[in-house]
Amino acid sequence: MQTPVQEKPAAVPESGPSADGHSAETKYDFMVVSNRLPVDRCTAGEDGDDGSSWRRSPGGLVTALAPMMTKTDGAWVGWHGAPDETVKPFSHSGMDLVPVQLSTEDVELYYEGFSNATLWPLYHDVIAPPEFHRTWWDAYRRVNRRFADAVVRHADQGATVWIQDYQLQLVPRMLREARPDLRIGFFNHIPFPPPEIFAQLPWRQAIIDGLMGADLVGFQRASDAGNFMRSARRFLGASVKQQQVHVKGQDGEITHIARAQAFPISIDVRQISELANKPEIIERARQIRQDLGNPKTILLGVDRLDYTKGIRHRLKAYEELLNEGKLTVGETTLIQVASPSRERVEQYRLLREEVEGTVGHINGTYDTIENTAVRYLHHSYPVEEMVALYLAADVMLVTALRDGMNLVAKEYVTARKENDGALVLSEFAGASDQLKQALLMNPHDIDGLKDTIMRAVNMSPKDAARRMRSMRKQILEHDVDHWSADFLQALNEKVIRDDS
Ligand SMILES: O=P(O)(O)OC[C@H]1O[C@H](O[C@H]2O[C@H](CO)[C@@H](O)[C@H](O)[C@H]2O)[C@H](O)[C@@H](O)[C@@H]1O
Ligand SMILES: O=c1ccn([C@@H]2O[C@H](COP(=O)(O)OP(=O)(O)O)[C@@H](O)[C@H]2O)c(=O)[nH]1
Repeated sequence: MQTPVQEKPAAVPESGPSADGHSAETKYDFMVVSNRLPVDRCTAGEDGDDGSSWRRSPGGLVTALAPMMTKTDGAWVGWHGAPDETVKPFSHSGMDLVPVQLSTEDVELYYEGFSNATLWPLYHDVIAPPEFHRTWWDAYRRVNRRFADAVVRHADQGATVWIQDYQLQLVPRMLREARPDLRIGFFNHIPFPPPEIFAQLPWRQAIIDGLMGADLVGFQRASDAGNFMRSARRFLGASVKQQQVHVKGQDGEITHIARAQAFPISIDVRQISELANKPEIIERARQIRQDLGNPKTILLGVDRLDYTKGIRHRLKAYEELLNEGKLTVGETTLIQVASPSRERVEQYRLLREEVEGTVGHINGTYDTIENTAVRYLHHSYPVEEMVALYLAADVMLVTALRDGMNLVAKEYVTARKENDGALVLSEFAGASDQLKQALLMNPHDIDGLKDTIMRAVNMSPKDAARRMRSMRKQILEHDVDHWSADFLQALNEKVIRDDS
């Protein structure tokens, strides 16, 4: 149930059709490229929709990039979420959007296949076994080429192009070959695996070579940048000095230098803070608590329904605490938002079955007529409802087995303007590098997780305030505007240094 955005596609001014049937190309000085555009085409019939409007796309990448893109004159190149449909460039919420078309087959092979059943599990500690298929790889190359072509058509001479995430790792090299005039940045939103795991990928050399087309390759954590540099050395024979990766040609001459560095992503602090202060959202938080019977403690989990998020571990720990009588229904409720994600990928289908079976079992065993153990919501909510949930929750549970960053953790802390509440945070989420005053834990250690949940439930207001104040300070000083400004400044400096 995502909030439909009512705007219709508005074509960018045309001055005559081009060979592919699109409008003549508007040129941009700054372009962001990601698999997804910030909005998705609503499917006809869904939520009573006629199929002609847009809704916000899922996930943290869009949350993070949208604030910057609404403030710049650039364009955002990406897929619009509707297979086989060609959409002309259009504007939405003050952003110029350039749609890239994907066929049903592309979605199956490039997006669900190579991106989400090969790279996603490989880059997330092989929590699920990655699958390697040559047809998926062929589709990945083909679709990456299509994204690169869209940029080539729309990029002005000397433009800055910022490519996002694991779905598009070949685009930097493709662009550099086609358009050496461009300034090319790449940011990986998910972890980069150690070379010992990356080694499994049959196309490892091509992926590193693809990334090395960029001037600057950004990662969430310093350890991800380190893993990338070690792989560049091992699989491409690159030499690495400090954060500079040098690639040599056949004759031993250095042909290109890319810089690899961590730029931890963040959130739009102003937006979350303003919402957290709105009387109607504070009232909504009160109403959420009341609707749940005003329990003493509300625990909250908010995740895409993804096996990397540790939802099963969280439910196991919670069930054991109920079973041992350390937590009781009536006094405690867990709200679990599990927003729909990649539903046609086998591992995600299996996870949904398992999670929903476990929730049914817990509720069947522990619910009373009046109160529930787990309020499970397989929905996607607008940001206003997210902030109301953050205000309603005493304890936020982020138990990811591996996560690039986890913006939910940062949003929760930002919304807690009274400096109360507790954040239980996995050390395997990138956010743990910045939020050191969270209750950090290893989600694989179920006893440790249970102890940490109980520490959070019983935390004194003084301890909670001390931790929250320190975490809030960190996020307030490092919001998403800092993230994009830092990356783009480093990209600028790198290119200027190379040119001089
Ligand atoms: O586009 P989908 O396949 O529906 O998936 C949604 C997004 O999930 C991932 O998000 C990541 O980016 C966040 C912001 O940097 C980060 O906090 C989180 O840890 C990552 O998992 C994915 O990387 C995006 O490409 C997807 O759009
Ligand atoms: O029902 C929902 C669930 C999540 N989110 C947002 O989706 C993003 C999730 O980002 P995160 O980095 O935590 O994880 P990802 O889904 O990108 O892996 C956050 O901004 C959430 O507020 C949302 O708007 N509605």
